[in-house]
Amino acid sequence: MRLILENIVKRYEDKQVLQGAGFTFETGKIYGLLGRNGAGKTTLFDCLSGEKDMNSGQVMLEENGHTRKLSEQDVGYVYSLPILPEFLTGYEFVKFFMDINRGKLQMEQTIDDYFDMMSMTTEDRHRLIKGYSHGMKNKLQMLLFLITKPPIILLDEPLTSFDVIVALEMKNMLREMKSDHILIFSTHILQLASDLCDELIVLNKGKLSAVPSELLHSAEFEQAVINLLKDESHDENA
Ligand SMILES: Nc1ncnc2c1ncn2[C@@H]1O[C@H](COP(=O)(O)OP(=O)(O)OP(=O)(O)O)[C@@H](O)[C@H]1O
Repeated sequence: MRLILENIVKRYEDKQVLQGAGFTFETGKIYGLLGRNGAGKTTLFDCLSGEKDMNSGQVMLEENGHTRKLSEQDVGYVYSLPILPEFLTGYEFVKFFMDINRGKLQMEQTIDDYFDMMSMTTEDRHRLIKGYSHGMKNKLQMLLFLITKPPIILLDEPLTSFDVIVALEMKNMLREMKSDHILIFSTHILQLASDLCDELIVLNKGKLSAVPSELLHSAEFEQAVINLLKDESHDENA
């Protein structure tokens, strides 16, 4: 499966954030998206998930030799600040989610199986989401994608809020998922990027480019990324 981005342009009033961004992502790899503050990472994710309309360009999904336009249902988006019904418990919310999707999806596991996969304790499952930490809310959002299994999963700075144990669990889970999903996560943490991803993409001056793979695990990695990002004329109001 391949996700093909062609010439994506996104403007906010007179500010052009994405300036003809193009890239091809494939299953089997975890992609890290790097860019300076305000480079447009969230904007790119919003355009891919259908939250925001692009001004021009197209996004295609190629599966089994057949290419079609990407639809909203193809994308699971883990927000950096998840929006969840705080008045429900995690368990009630997942039950509700499974009920409304029953029939559409193959749900091979029980609700508790999914919580087990996320290593959430029985006590936490039955607590109101309102009392969840940021990391737990991210986990709950990830859990929904274990159920719906969208081909594309976008994670906007997800692992920053996880403690070391949960971050490790999530890393392992992402590694397991990569064979049949396209996983793209944005991060500012270079160590996480080099540790977890198979390919690193830089969003710079509104365009996407890959960091040469031989640099990813080399001693020069950090300096190379800094050099790439420094290139950007970092003017928020440009
Ligand atoms: N709704 C909006 N209206 C106008 N400008 C916007 C809007 N949303 C984002 N921007 C601007 O677009 C640019 C890109 O923002 P975006 O949030 O996509 O960047 P980012 O790379 O995700 O940043 P960060 O790393 O700080 O989270 C910024 O200059 C931001 O101020």
